[in-house]
Amino acid sequence: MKNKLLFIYNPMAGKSKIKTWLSSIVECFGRGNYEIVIYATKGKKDAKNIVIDCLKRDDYELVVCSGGDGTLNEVISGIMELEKKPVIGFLPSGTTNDFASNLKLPKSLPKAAKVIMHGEVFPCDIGVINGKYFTYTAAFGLFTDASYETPQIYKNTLGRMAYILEGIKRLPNWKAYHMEIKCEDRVINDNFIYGMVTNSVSVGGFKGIAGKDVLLDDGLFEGIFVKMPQNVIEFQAVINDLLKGNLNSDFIYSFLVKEISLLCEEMVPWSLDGEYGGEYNTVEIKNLHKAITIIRGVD
Ligand SMILES: Nc1ncnc2c1ncn2[C@@H]1O[C@H](COP(=O)(O)OP(=O)(O)OP(=O)(O)O)[C@@H](O)[C@H]1O
Repeated sequence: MKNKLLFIYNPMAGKSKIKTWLSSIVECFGRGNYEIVIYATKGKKDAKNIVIDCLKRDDYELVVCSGGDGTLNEVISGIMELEKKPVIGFLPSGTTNDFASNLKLPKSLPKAAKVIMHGEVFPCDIGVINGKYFTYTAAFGLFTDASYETPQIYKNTLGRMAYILEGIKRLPNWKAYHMEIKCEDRVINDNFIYGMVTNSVSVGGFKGIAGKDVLLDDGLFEGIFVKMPQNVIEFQAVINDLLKGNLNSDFIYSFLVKEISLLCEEMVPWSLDGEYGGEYNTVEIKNLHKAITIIRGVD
């Protein structure tokens, strides 16, 4: 009997390049001797609902999703609600594809499909923030709303430049949040313009932002919190440090976290894997060690 593969793709992700390669990808999965069930998503939460519906009805060994980090987040959120968790394959066809850089996947979709058929299955950490899952990043502050407020039509036409332009619009309005951060026995009180808890070598399309040694299965996230700079020169220095992955800066707190809580006097909007993740004044984040299994390329 053939093993079952559920293939979910977002036809609108990135520049819709999945449409060009659909037939080659399905042929590749067929050669892997799978019986394939295919769904195209129609909008928000669709990928999550498809995963839950299909996997409650039938046994699937492999769930492959194609889209951006938002689609992957929805698929993982669905799988986390199920007792029996299938292996996940990711075909990155989104705009920035941050998480894909951790999986050593080729840029070409048919080649990435081959990796899914022959790659290495490994257990990967994910995060949970106030009951919502994230694959590689939970963030607040400067630029983070650009990740979910950039209109899809601009992403389809301009690609990653759409995010950069949307981010530039926000430069004149930096807002600081006064927060108390608790992590193990450490308590920090300060004004922050940006913060993220991440498990990725690339965030917002910028590589090295969380340092050079990011491990996906060590039970730890990198926590990075940027203090409010006092003037434009300091601000520019902080941005340069972040882009170069130089976390040894007077304005940046950076440390490894398994669990962390943040308390703010006001509601703070969060972005989870580049999508809107809700507003909170109290946040609890935990690393769920090796909670999913996903396929990655081998060197
Ligand atoms: N058919 C569809 N039309 C419009 N939006 C969709 C459709 N299917 C899914 N979506 C929504 O599109 C959003 C973004 O998708 P996704 O992350 O896959 O692509 P992207 O935003 O282009 O890529 P990236 O996250 O890398 O920037 C998700 O919130 C998803 O729910």
